[in-house]
Formats: sequence, C-alpha cells, structure tokens
Amino acid sequence: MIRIAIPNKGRLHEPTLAVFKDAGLPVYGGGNESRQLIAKTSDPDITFIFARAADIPLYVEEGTADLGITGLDLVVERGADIECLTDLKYGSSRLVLAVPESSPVAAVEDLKGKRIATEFPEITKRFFKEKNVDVEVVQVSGACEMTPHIGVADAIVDITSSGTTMMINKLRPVSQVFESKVYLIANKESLKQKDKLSDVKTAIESVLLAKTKRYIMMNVPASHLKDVEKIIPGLNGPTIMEVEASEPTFAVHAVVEADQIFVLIRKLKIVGARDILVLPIERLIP
Ligand SMILES: Nc1ncnc2c1ncn2[C@@H]1O[C@H](COP(=O)(O)OP(=O)(O)OP(=O)(O)O)[C@@H](O)[C@H]1O
Ligand SMILES: O=P(O)(O)OC[C@H]1O[C@H](OP(=O)(O)OP(=O)(O)O)[C@H](O)[C@@H]1O
Ligand SMILES: [Mg+2]
Repeated sequence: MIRIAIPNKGRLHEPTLAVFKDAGLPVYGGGNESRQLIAKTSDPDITFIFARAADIPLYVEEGTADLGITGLDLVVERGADIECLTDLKYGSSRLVLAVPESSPVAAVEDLKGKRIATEFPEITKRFFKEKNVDVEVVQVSGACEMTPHIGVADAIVDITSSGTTMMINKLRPVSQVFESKVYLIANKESLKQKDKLSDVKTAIESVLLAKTKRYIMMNVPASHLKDVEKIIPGLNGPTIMEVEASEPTFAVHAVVEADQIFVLIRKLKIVGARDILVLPIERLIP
C-alpha cells in the first residue's frame, strides 16, 4: 500500500488534484467540501491522505505517508529529512524581506536589533544568522503584511508571487530570503522498498513533460518531403506514411516542443506542408 499526502485546501489543493487526474490517478472524493480526509483512486494499492501543506513534510518524514506534495519552503521550515523527487512547476514563490515604503532601512544590516514578523521563523532566523545580523523574530500565522504598520514588527519575511499584496500594503522588498517550488516529496525508506513509488513519479512526470510538447500532423507532397524532414526532427524523427492522393503525398507526424510551434508552422508552410494539425498530448512516457 502506498499513501500519498496532498494539501486539503489552500492554493496547492486544486492544481495537485489536477496533476493526479491527468496522471490517471484521479482522487475519488475528499478535500475541501466533503471534509473527508482519506480518499481512494483507480489503483487499489494507493490511498490519498488530505493534510495541511505545512504538515505534509512531517508526515512524509515520519513515514505516515510515502509520498507527498508540498512547497520547499514548508519542507525547509520543518527541517524535514525527505527526498525531493519532482518539481511540479506550479506554486512557485519567494520569501522576501520587506519594510514599509517609508522606512529608512536600505539593507539587511540596517535591521540589527529590530523585530521581524514571519510565518517562517526558522528560515528567517537562519537567514539573519548567515548575515551575522542580530534580530528578534516573531511568528505570526497569516496576514503578515500589516504587522509593520501596527507596530508589531519593523520588517517582515513573507511569501510573494505576483507581488500584489506587498504593493497594496505599501511594503518595499529589501532582500530575497528563499526561493520555493512545489515538489513531489518522498520518505527515504519507502523509496528504497516500494517499486510503486517510481510508477507514481513516472506518471506525474509524464504529465509535466506532455505539457511542454505538441503532436503535429500534416500532408506533404513527395517533392517537398526532404525539406520538411529537415525542419521537424521529432522525438525519434517524424513518422511518415504514404497517403492515397492524386499526386504523390505523405502524412508526416511528429512530437515537437510546444514553444516552437509558432515558428515551426511558418517554416513548414514555406516548404510546402499542408493540412497542418496541432494536438495537445496527455502523457508522454519516454
Ligand atoms: N502567493 C502565494 N502565497 C502563499 N503561498 C504560496 C503562494 N504561491 C505559492 N505558494 C506556496 O503554497 C504553499 C502554501 O500553501 P498553504 O496551503 O499552506 O497556504 P495557503 O494557500 O496560503 O492557504 P492558507 O489560506 O492556509 O494561508 C507554500 O509552499 C507556498 O510557497
Ligand atoms: O504576491 P501575491 O501574489 O500577492 O501573494 C502573496 C500573498 O499570498 C499569501 O497570502 P494568503 O492568501 O495565503 O493569506 P495568509 O497570509 O493569511 O496566509 C502570502 O502570505 C501573501 O500575503
Ligand atoms: Mg497563506
């Protein structure tokens, strides 16, 4: 039996459900609305556990869960000894040291002896220790941005992604403290013992890889085939099939980089490709 801990709410909840659905392991029920905290999937050997993103590093470290999905910031804050397997490419964020716009503070050193409010006391203490700057760190559980404006702290260390919340709350970044990504994480012992863990990892990675590729199909007059082949190498070269048509024609299929489709189509049309179709790929298992 494999147990996978996933966020029961918050901003990682929905994208995590989507990744497992696309990977062919849909989460049956559970999460926010149902209050159900354990859920099944299409594989009877796999169970999902719903937990707070901040607790997932601990559950995975202790082996309550074999796998988990959570942010690296939360892993480091807990000091959890786990293995980071795959960057899931959503939920990236930064921890930033910020002060009110009107503050005279210009550099980290200017905060010597001051108070810093944060949801991440361990990462914050380590940051200031490395800089050799003595500060007092106070832990808050949210709405950190208002603390310097009500006299609770002189500065904050808080998560930012778009930067909107800092701007609205008239805060000025002084330094980046930590860069975070969301990872599939594993218990180190489970990783050694359970083969199915790598099946789950492969399924998730196949979804992530597929998002970066497109399947392209076209018809090419025989006289232009060589030119088209030069333009689209595909994964292992394009697949070429003869088509029943009045003039000698081939159907060419290939997997190509999604971010090159725009340029590619222009080149293909110039060398005589017709009836071009571009399709998304659900999963790509190399
Ligand atoms: N803009 C953001 N704000 C907060 N967390 C973010 C953001 N972008 C990505 N994350 C990541 O999401 C994780 C936090 O998820 P979590 O579910 O604990 O918090 P939340 O979505 O802020 O929910 P809550 O309402 O409990 O604060 C962290 O790993 C964090 O790095
Ligand atoms: O840079 P932005 O895109 O504006 O995002 C950053 C904001 O989002 C998070 O708050 P959240 O919604 O989690 O509320 P909380 O502070 O109560 O946890 C974070 O703590 C910031 O306040
Ligand atoms: Mg939050």
